[in-house]
Amino acid sequence: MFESTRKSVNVLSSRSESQEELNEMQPVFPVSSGNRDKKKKKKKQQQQHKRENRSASVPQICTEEPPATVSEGKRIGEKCTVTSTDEPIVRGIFQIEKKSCDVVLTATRIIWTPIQPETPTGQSDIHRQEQHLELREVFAVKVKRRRSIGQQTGGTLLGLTLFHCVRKGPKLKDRVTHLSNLSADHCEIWFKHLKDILNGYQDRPKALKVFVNPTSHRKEAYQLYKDDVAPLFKLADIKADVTVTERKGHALSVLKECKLDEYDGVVVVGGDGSVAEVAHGLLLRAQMDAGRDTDSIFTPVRASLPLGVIPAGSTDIVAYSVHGIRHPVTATMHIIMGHRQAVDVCSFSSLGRLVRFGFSGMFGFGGRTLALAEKHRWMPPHQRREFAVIKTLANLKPEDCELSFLPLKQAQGGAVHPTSGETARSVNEEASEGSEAWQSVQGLFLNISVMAIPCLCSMAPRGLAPNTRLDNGSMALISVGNTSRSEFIKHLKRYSSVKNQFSFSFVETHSVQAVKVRPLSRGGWPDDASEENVEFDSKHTPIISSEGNFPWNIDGDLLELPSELLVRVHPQLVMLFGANVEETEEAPVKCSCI
Ligand SMILES: Nc1ncnc2c1ncn2[C@@H]1O[C@H](COP(=O)(O)OP(=O)(O)OP(=O)(O)O)[C@@H](O)[C@H]1O
Repeated sequence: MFESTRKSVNVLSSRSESQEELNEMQPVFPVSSGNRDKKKKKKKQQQQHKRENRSASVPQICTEEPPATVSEGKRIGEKCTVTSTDEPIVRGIFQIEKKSCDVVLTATRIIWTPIQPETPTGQSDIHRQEQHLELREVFAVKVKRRRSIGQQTGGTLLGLTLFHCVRKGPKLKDRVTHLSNLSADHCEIWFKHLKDILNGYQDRPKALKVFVNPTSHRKEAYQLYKDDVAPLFKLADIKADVTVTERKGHALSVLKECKLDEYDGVVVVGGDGSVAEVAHGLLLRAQMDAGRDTDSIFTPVRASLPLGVIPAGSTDIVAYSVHGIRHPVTATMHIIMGHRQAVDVCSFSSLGRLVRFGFSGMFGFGGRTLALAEKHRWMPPHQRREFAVIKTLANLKPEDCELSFLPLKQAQGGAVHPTSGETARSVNEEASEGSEAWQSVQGLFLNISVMAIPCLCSMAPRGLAPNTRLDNGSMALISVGNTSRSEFIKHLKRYSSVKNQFSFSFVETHSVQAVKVRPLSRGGWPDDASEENVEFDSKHTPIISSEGNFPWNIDGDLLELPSELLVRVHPQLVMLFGANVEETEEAPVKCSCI
């Protein structure tokens, strides 16, 4: 198991004689510790070989025609499903899971079959169980040696260890397979071939820029990085250049200036706020490098590097949406294996200027709840979130605004019927077929959400916006019109239940390319906040904040904007390390406050 291996990598100094160690990039040559040692080792190897297999002991490089036999009656490839396109590269004997095995390496897999004694009739057992490991799933090969306490080099060669990735639902884990053989020559040949194959996987990163937010959630992000992530990067020979952020905006300023071409990806260890800051920074940097004027309606260029998201926040919506699970090792394995998923991004602009790039925005209840929670930063995260939800519900009031949206072109999709989830065409859309026509509605809204990704989280396992996909080039617009508090609460509760949260007459959803929200009332802090003697935490006070502004929740970050906000979707603007998932496998967590 990896946990124990990782421990052994970390705790170099505390090994006992019996403990085995995986040596970083140790060449597989015999340790030159004098003739006596050599003789002893040779004798030991001979004995081991005798035990394992009386006849075939030396690995063979397969040429065009594999040698006819390795032992009496055993033909190479006899029981291996090796096709002509998957020719054996090398073949030999290893002990795997305490069984002597006939092992074949091809360009794509490693195949082993336990060696069993022949029957008295001379026939080999037809039930020999062949197993294999896809090399695409292997991310490291190391030489395994036994060393005594304090010994830094050398040690008794035990064989090779393969580190590979296994999947259980959306969860990825690291596993080891030991190939035991005491012959240095044998292991050296296999090590070299395996290394050559692994080095050929070009999509796997070799150097990463890593940002860790030490203040995320329970302030455990750095420890999590050190314990769960860094040892795996080290095993996979990935160089990580780590910045532990010191303040809000730190990652953004580093990204604006650092030499990105030195890296194969950027990784963020933190919550949604940190992810949004780094994604914004990566995209802003791409626009700067491409000479785009972000103070106009521009067509953005794609981010130059893929982004890895290691969840360490309290909601982790982006990590959930792209991995289907909030699991740091899964996120790390996606990065190491080079899995990539294109993801749509929104741009948020006000008064013609880019405010930021992001994945989701909420106005009304979502914005006001966050604004109130931010004013109570001194409270523990869960407590202040629940407090803010209850207080905002108690003072529930609709926003008077003009909502305009540009539906997704007919060829791409259309408005999604709130209850059935099927694509439906409204009268207006049919009239404007072929042309791009904005639709507008003026009225009172309790909440308006615009989401480019499904926004999976523990409280909404199907997502806050289940009708959109990570990469379908559209955003979900969910508008909640004015209604009673009890009906609104019913709608909120549906997010964690199996029932459709949109099957209410006051809820509408649309698949859109762009949305404009223009508040018509006078903005300001929620009424209830002014009643309290709120102590401000200058570190968390939003950049724009004063009366007359409207709170928006953009990826969990509070932005207070003075006027109309334009949200546009940009298909597949960033590449995230991960794989597309439809919904989480975890049991939904109900909000205890409603
Ligand atoms: N050293 C720091 N001190 C204060 N704030 C920081 C620091 N480093 C980063 N930040 C900011 O903290 C904000 C919140 O962090 P983050 O989203 O990682 O945690 P969270 O709020 O606990 O998680 P979630 O968003 O999932 O609820 C981010 O906007 C980030 O820019």
